[in-house]
Amino acid sequence: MTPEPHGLRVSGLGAGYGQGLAIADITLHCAPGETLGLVGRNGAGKTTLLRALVAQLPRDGHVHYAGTCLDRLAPEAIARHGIAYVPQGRGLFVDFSIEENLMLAAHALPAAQAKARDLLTPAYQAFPWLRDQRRSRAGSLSGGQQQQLAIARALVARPGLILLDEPLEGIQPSIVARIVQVLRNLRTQTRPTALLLVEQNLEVVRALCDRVLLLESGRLRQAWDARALRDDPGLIARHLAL
Ligand SMILES: Nc1ncnc2c1ncn2[C@@H]1O[C@H](COP(=O)(O)OP(=O)(O)OP(=O)(O)O)[C@@H](O)[C@H]1O
Repeated sequence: MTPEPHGLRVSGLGAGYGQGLAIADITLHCAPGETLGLVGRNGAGKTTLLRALVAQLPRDGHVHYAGTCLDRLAPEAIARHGIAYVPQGRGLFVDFSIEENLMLAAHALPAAQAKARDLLTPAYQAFPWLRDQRRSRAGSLSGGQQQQLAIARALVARPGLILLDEPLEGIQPSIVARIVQVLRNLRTQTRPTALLLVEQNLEVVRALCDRVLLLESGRLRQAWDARALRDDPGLIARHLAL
Protein backbone atom coordinates (compact mmCIF):
# COMPACT_ATOMS: atom_id res chain seq x y z
CA MET A 1 0.00 0.00 0.00
CA THR A 2 1.32 3.49 -0.81
CA PRO A 3 2.08 5.37 2.40
CA GLU A 4 -0.58 8.05 2.95
CA PRO A 5 1.00 10.75 5.09
CA HIS A 6 -2.31 12.52 5.50
CA GLY A 7 -5.65 11.04 6.32
CA LEU A 8 -6.15 7.80 8.23
CA ARG A 9 -3.94 4.77 7.71
CA VAL A 10 -4.65 1.54 9.57
CA SER A 11 -2.68 -1.68 9.35
CA GLY A 12 -3.08 -5.06 11.01
CA LEU A 13 -5.71 -3.77 13.44
CA GLY A 14 -7.23 -6.35 15.75
CA ALA A 15 -9.46 -5.95 18.81
CA GLY A 16 -11.89 -7.94 20.94
CA TYR A 17 -13.57 -8.29 24.28
CA GLY A 18 -11.41 -10.80 26.11
CA GLN A 19 -12.32 -14.08 24.44
CA GLY A 20 -10.76 -13.96 20.97
CA LEU A 21 -10.74 -11.19 18.40
CA ALA A 22 -13.95 -9.53 17.18
CA ILE A 23 -12.00 -7.85 14.37
CA ALA A 24 -8.66 -9.00 12.93
CA ASP A 25 -6.08 -7.93 10.40
CA ILE A 26 -7.86 -4.73 9.37
CA THR A 27 -5.91 -2.66 6.88
CA LEU A 28 -7.50 0.43 5.37
CA HIS A 29 -6.94 4.06 4.54
CA CYS A 30 -9.20 7.06 4.37
CA ALA A 31 -7.89 10.07 2.47
CA PRO A 32 -8.46 13.65 3.66
CA GLY A 33 -12.01 14.64 2.78
CA GLU A 34 -12.98 11.15 1.68
CA THR A 35 -16.27 9.53 2.71
CA LEU A 36 -15.63 5.89 3.41
CA GLY A 37 -18.58 3.57 4.06
CA LEU A 38 -18.37 0.49 6.26
CA VAL A 39 -21.11 -2.11 5.88
CA GLY A 40 -21.65 -5.57 7.27
CA ARG A 41 -24.27 -7.74 8.88
CA ASN A 42 -25.18 -7.52 12.56
CA GLY A 43 -22.23 -8.59 14.69
CA ALA A 44 -19.71 -8.30 11.83
CA GLY A 45 -17.57 -5.98 13.96
CA LYS A 46 -18.37 -2.50 12.61
CA THR A 47 -18.79 -0.85 16.02
CA THR A 48 -15.75 -2.71 17.34
CA LEU A 49 -13.68 -1.31 14.48
CA LEU A 50 -14.73 2.28 15.19
CA ARG A 51 -14.14 1.87 18.92
CA ALA A 52 -10.73 0.32 18.32
CA LEU A 53 -9.75 3.24 16.08
CA VAL A 54 -10.37 5.72 18.90
CA ALA A 55 -8.71 3.42 21.49
CA GLN A 56 -11.89 2.66 23.41
CA LEU A 57 -10.82 -0.99 23.26
CA PRO A 58 -7.43 -2.63 23.70
CA ARG A 59 -6.07 -3.27 20.22
CA ASP A 60 -3.16 -4.60 18.17
CA GLY A 61 -1.84 -3.13 14.97
CA HIS A 62 -1.12 0.40 13.85
CA VAL A 63 -3.19 3.54 13.40
CA HIS A 64 -1.72 6.69 11.85
CA TYR A 65 -3.62 9.89 11.27
CA ALA A 66 -2.31 13.00 9.53
CA GLY A 67 1.19 11.62 9.80
CA THR A 68 1.01 10.95 13.56
CA CYS A 69 1.15 7.48 15.11
CA LEU A 70 -1.86 7.03 17.41
CA ASP A 71 -0.93 3.55 18.65
CA ARG A 72 -0.24 4.57 22.24
CA LEU A 73 -2.63 7.48 22.57
CA ALA A 74 -5.69 7.56 24.83
CA PRO A 75 -9.14 8.45 23.41
CA GLU A 76 -8.92 12.13 24.50
CA ALA A 77 -5.54 12.54 22.81
CA ILE A 78 -6.88 10.96 19.63
CA ALA A 79 -9.77 13.44 19.70
CA ARG A 80 -7.26 16.28 20.02
CA HIS A 81 -5.52 14.97 16.92
CA GLY A 82 -8.68 15.59 14.93
CA ILE A 83 -10.70 12.37 15.00
CA ALA A 84 -14.25 12.63 16.35
CA TYR A 85 -16.46 9.66 17.19
CA VAL A 86 -20.26 9.76 17.19
CA PRO A 87 -21.29 6.48 18.85
CA GLN A 88 -24.43 4.53 18.08
CA GLY A 89 -26.06 5.44 21.41
CA ARG A 90 -25.14 9.11 20.72
CA GLY A 91 -23.45 9.52 24.12
CA LEU A 92 -25.39 12.64 25.10
CA PHE A 93 -25.90 13.91 28.64
CA VAL A 94 -29.68 13.81 28.71
CA ASP A 95 -30.09 16.04 31.80
CA PHE A 96 -27.92 18.75 30.32
CA SER A 97 -29.09 21.38 27.84
CA ILE A 98 -28.19 21.40 24.16
CA GLU A 99 -25.63 24.14 24.77
CA GLU A 100 -24.12 22.34 27.76
CA ASN A 101 -23.73 19.19 25.67
CA LEU A 102 -21.96 21.20 22.99
CA MET A 103 -19.74 22.94 25.54
CA LEU A 104 -18.66 19.59 26.98
CA ALA A 105 -16.94 18.87 23.68
CA ALA A 106 -14.62 21.76 24.47
CA HIS A 107 -12.99 19.75 27.27
CA ALA A 108 -11.09 17.75 24.68
CA LEU A 109 -9.65 20.91 23.12
CA PRO A 110 -6.48 22.89 23.89
CA ALA A 111 -7.31 25.75 26.30
CA ALA A 112 -7.02 28.58 23.77
CA GLN A 113 -9.31 26.84 21.31
CA ALA A 114 -11.80 25.87 24.03
CA LYS A 115 -12.19 29.53 25.04
CA ALA A 116 -12.66 30.84 21.51
CA ARG A 117 -15.80 32.94 21.12
CA ASP A 118 -16.78 31.13 17.95
CA LEU A 119 -16.44 27.73 19.63
CA LEU A 120 -19.97 26.57 18.83
CA THR A 121 -20.21 28.15 15.38
CA PRO A 122 -19.68 24.96 13.33
CA ALA A 123 -22.35 23.17 15.38
CA TYR A 124 -24.89 25.98 14.96
CA GLN A 125 -24.03 26.48 11.30
CA ALA A 126 -24.73 22.83 10.56
CA PHE A 127 -27.97 22.71 12.54
CA PRO A 128 -29.29 26.28 13.13
CA TRP A 129 -32.30 25.08 15.16
CA LEU A 130 -29.90 24.01 17.92
CA ARG A 131 -29.07 27.67 18.63
CA ASP A 132 -32.76 28.57 18.95
CA GLN A 133 -33.38 25.68 21.33
CA ARG A 134 -30.01 25.80 23.11
CA ARG A 135 -31.56 25.82 26.58
CA SER A 136 -33.71 22.71 25.95
CA ARG A 137 -32.80 19.54 27.80
CA ALA A 138 -31.13 17.00 25.51
CA GLY A 139 -33.34 14.29 26.98
CA SER A 140 -36.47 16.14 25.86
CA LEU A 141 -35.46 15.95 22.17
CA SER A 142 -36.68 13.38 19.66
CA GLY A 143 -34.30 10.65 18.51
CA GLY A 144 -33.63 12.50 15.26
CA GLN A 145 -32.93 15.76 17.10
CA GLN A 146 -30.59 13.97 19.49
CA GLN A 147 -28.70 12.52 16.55
CA GLN A 148 -28.27 16.00 15.09
CA LEU A 149 -26.99 17.22 18.45
CA ALA A 150 -24.51 14.33 18.61
CA ILE A 151 -23.14 15.22 15.17
CA ALA A 152 -23.09 18.92 16.04
CA ARG A 153 -21.11 18.14 19.19
CA ALA A 154 -18.52 16.31 17.12
CA LEU A 155 -18.15 19.40 14.92
CA VAL A 156 -17.17 21.65 17.85
CA ALA A 157 -13.63 20.25 17.76
CA ARG A 158 -13.35 21.01 13.99
CA PRO A 159 -12.27 17.41 13.34
CA GLY A 160 -10.62 16.32 10.13
CA LEU A 161 -12.28 12.90 10.37
CA ILE A 162 -15.59 11.87 11.94
CA LEU A 163 -16.44 8.25 12.72
CA LEU A 164 -20.22 7.84 12.59
CA ASP A 165 -21.95 4.71 13.88
CA GLU A 166 -25.38 4.28 12.27
CA PRO A 167 -26.36 7.96 12.46
CA LEU A 168 -29.63 7.35 10.62
CA GLU A 169 -30.89 4.37 12.58
CA GLY A 170 -34.57 4.69 13.51
CA ILE A 171 -34.82 8.25 12.20
CA GLN A 172 -37.78 9.55 10.18
CA PRO A 173 -37.15 10.26 6.47
CA SER A 174 -37.40 14.07 6.63
CA ILE A 175 -34.70 14.18 9.32
CA VAL A 176 -32.61 11.63 7.42
CA ALA A 177 -32.59 14.02 4.47
CA ARG A 178 -31.49 16.91 6.70
CA ILE A 179 -28.64 14.92 8.26
CA VAL A 180 -27.51 13.60 4.87
CA GLN A 181 -27.38 17.18 3.57
CA VAL A 182 -25.21 18.25 6.51
CA LEU A 183 -22.84 15.31 5.93
CA ARG A 184 -22.70 16.19 2.25
CA ASN A 185 -21.87 19.81 3.10
CA LEU A 186 -18.98 18.66 5.31
CA ARG A 187 -17.45 17.08 2.23
CA THR A 188 -17.66 20.18 0.12
CA GLN A 189 -16.52 22.85 2.59
CA THR A 190 -13.17 24.60 2.10
CA ARG A 191 -11.36 22.11 4.33
CA PRO A 192 -13.41 18.95 3.70
CA THR A 193 -14.06 16.65 6.64
CA ALA A 194 -13.46 12.95 6.02
CA LEU A 195 -16.15 10.55 7.21
CA LEU A 196 -16.02 6.89 8.16
CA LEU A 197 -19.66 5.97 8.02
CA VAL A 198 -21.21 2.79 9.40
CA GLU A 199 -24.75 2.74 8.04
CA GLN A 200 -27.48 0.21 7.22
CA ASN A 201 -29.37 2.60 4.93
CA LEU A 202 -27.75 1.47 1.69
CA GLU A 203 -29.37 4.16 -0.41
CA VAL A 204 -27.62 6.76 1.72
CA VAL A 205 -24.36 4.79 1.64
CA ARG A 206 -24.49 4.79 -2.17
CA ALA A 207 -25.37 8.47 -2.31
CA LEU A 208 -22.62 9.65 0.06
CA CYS A 209 -19.65 7.33 -0.08
CA ASP A 210 -16.58 7.55 -2.31
CA ARG A 211 -15.71 3.97 -1.36
CA VAL A 212 -17.41 1.25 0.65
CA LEU A 213 -15.79 -1.59 2.61
CA LEU A 214 -17.56 -4.82 3.51
CA LEU A 215 -16.79 -6.36 6.90
CA GLU A 216 -17.62 -10.03 7.45
CA SER A 217 -16.92 -11.91 10.67
CA GLY A 218 -14.42 -9.28 11.75
CA ARG A 219 -12.46 -9.12 8.51
CA LEU A 220 -12.56 -6.80 5.52
CA ARG A 221 -13.69 -8.85 2.51
CA GLN A 222 -14.58 -6.40 -0.26
CA ALA A 223 -14.04 -2.81 -1.33
CA TRP A 224 -16.07 -0.96 -3.94
CA ASP A 225 -15.69 2.51 -5.37
CA ALA A 226 -18.57 4.89 -6.03
CA ARG A 227 -18.59 4.04 -9.70
CA ALA A 228 -19.07 0.31 -9.08
CA LEU A 229 -21.96 1.13 -6.74
CA ARG A 230 -23.54 3.47 -9.30
CA ASP A 231 -23.24 0.89 -12.07
CA ASP A 232 -24.74 -1.88 -9.93
CA PRO A 233 -27.04 -0.43 -7.24
CA GLY A 234 -27.81 -3.89 -5.80
CA LEU A 235 -24.15 -4.80 -5.21
CA ILE A 236 -23.93 -4.21 -1.45
CA ALA A 237 -27.34 -5.71 -0.69
CA ARG A 238 -26.46 -8.89 -2.56
CA HIS A 239 -23.24 -9.30 -0.58
CA LEU A 240 -25.02 -8.67 2.71
CA ALA A 241 -27.57 -11.34 1.85
CA LEU A 242 -24.94 -14.00 1.11
N1 LIG B 1 -19.19 -5.29 24.95
C1 LIG B 1 -19.03 -6.49 24.36
N2 LIG B 1 -18.63 -7.58 25.06
C2 LIG B 1 -18.45 -8.78 24.45
N3 LIG B 1 -18.64 -9.00 23.15
C3 LIG B 1 -19.05 -7.95 22.39
C4 LIG B 1 -19.26 -6.65 22.96
N4 LIG B 1 -19.66 -5.81 21.96
C5 LIG B 1 -19.69 -6.56 20.83
N5 LIG B 1 -19.33 -7.83 21.08
C6 LIG B 1 -19.21 -8.91 20.11
O1 LIG B 1 -18.26 -8.53 19.12
C7 LIG B 1 -18.71 -8.92 17.82
C8 LIG B 1 -18.79 -7.68 16.93
O2 LIG B 1 -19.80 -6.81 17.46
P1 LIG B 1 -20.04 -5.35 16.89
O3 LIG B 1 -21.00 -4.66 17.81
O4 LIG B 1 -18.75 -4.70 16.64
O5 LIG B 1 -20.74 -5.67 15.49
P2 LIG B 1 -21.55 -4.68 14.53
O6 LIG B 1 -21.15 -5.04 13.15
O7 LIG B 1 -21.34 -3.27 14.96
O8 LIG B 1 -23.04 -5.12 14.80
P3 LIG B 1 -24.42 -4.26 14.73
O9 LIG B 1 -24.67 -4.01 13.26
O10 LIG B 1 -25.41 -5.20 15.32
O11 LIG B 1 -24.21 -3.01 15.52
C9 LIG B 1 -20.05 -9.61 18.00
O12 LIG B 1 -19.82 -10.99 18.06
C10 LIG B 1 -20.53 -9.10 19.35
O13 LIG B 1 -21.34 -10.05 19.99
